[in-house]
Amino acid sequence: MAATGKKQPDLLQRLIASWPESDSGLSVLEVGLSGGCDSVVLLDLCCRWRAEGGPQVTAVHVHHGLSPNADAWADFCRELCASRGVSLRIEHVSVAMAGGKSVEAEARRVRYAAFARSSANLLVLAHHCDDQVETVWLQALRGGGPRALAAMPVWQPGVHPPLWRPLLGVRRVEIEAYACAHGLSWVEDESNDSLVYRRNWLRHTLLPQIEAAVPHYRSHAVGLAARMADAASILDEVAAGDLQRVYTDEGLSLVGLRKLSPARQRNLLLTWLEGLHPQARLPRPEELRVVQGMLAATQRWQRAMMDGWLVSDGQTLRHLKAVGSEKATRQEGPVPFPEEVPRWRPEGWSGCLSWQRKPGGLKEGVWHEGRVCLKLRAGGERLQQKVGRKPLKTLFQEAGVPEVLRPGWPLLFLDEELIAVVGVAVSSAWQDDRLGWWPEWQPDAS
Ligand SMILES: Nc1ncnc2c1ncn2[C@@H]1O[C@H](COP(=O)(O)OP(=O)(O)OP(=O)(O)O)[C@@H](O)[C@H]1O
Repeated sequence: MAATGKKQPDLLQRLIASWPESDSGLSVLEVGLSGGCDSVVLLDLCCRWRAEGGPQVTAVHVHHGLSPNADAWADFCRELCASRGVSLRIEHVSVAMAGGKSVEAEARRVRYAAFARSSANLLVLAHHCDDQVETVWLQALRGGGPRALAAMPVWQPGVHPPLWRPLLGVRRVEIEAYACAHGLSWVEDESNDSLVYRRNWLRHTLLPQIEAAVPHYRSHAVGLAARMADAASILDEVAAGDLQRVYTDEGLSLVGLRKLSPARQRNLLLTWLEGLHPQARLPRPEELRVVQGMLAATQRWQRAMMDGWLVSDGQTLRHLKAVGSEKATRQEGPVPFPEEVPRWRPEGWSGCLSWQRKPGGLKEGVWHEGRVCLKLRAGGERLQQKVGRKPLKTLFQEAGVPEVLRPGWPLLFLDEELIAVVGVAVSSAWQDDRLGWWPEWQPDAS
């Protein structure tokens, strides 16, 4: 694999020039080393920079265990780093191929999680111009929005460790030429030739045809990514301002939202949704469906999300996290009530119980009996009211509790007797008509 060819002396200068904070206190950078040509060249450049007084260099190799050659790649990286005096961290990860996710996407997710365990100031990746172009096209084929079409930034400070892609302006052929000129060796990932993967199909099939018709297609795609990055950051700014205006203590005001133009409404809701689950975003078509649902929610509306619900009463939109779960309750049994009660966050429930003093609340000292606990609905419960024993369903309907929230609603029991449906009603048998303790539930909302 080693070869010789024309020397490209300027790559190191280009790498240093792309460092956005040349006078900062950067002391250690970690190279993401797959063992492929690009990252081997990157490691070589970083070591040359180190020799000229640049930062210390370490490396990380993520062993995905997907290829029969995975051990050989790790050995190659180990030897390469040893020969360059670079300490190498090898991260073994497992890529679960479940839930309809692509192997590439899952491998990428666990790789970035492994990168995040770095103790370096900066992680350097060898993505280059052709990777960027492919990413733009891939995102276009997926129907991505401005942020997706912005592809990869050279400098990504908002993650740990910050990411730097100094070769993003360099063509693949230039990197290969450098590798040859410097007699570098690398390993070939056999999966790079498999047309099963969309990126490879694009690289080997579609893009050469586009290049034949539009020779400058790379610079067009790179320019598009840069404009989309600007557009995405402007959209973020607009969404942040709009969100501040329409967000109240209660949640997102639909009245305020509807004063915005339709495009700003969609932008705000998409941003809000993304913020709810930054680590596990819904697929884009699903996000758009949820947004349509929210916008059409003039009356009561609810939708289960991965960790709770979006609930609208026609006025306000709230994200409620699940209050406990069937599973947690079955495992742990009822949650005993503590002696001190002003605010209580019971284990296994993602929310907090608090108390107000108001007429019709529970009698003083009920909980001092030490037999009070919080449980979920099991079916058939009724609450003693002055008019008789009312089914839970009726109480929930009267209080306007969305159906989807009812199975997880906290119920207070004294032994086996239901004494309060939290925030909804208390038992007349345990009620203080004058001033009693009224239980309120505050679900965790993100
Ligand atoms: N298994 C890995 N371990 C460490 N870093 C990795 C690994 N896979 C990828 N990277 C880093 O992410 C960059 C982009 O990944 P990608 O899979 O697009 O690389 P590639 O095109 O195969 O590059 P290379 O020629 O370096 O393998 C790599 O150049 C490298 O810096």
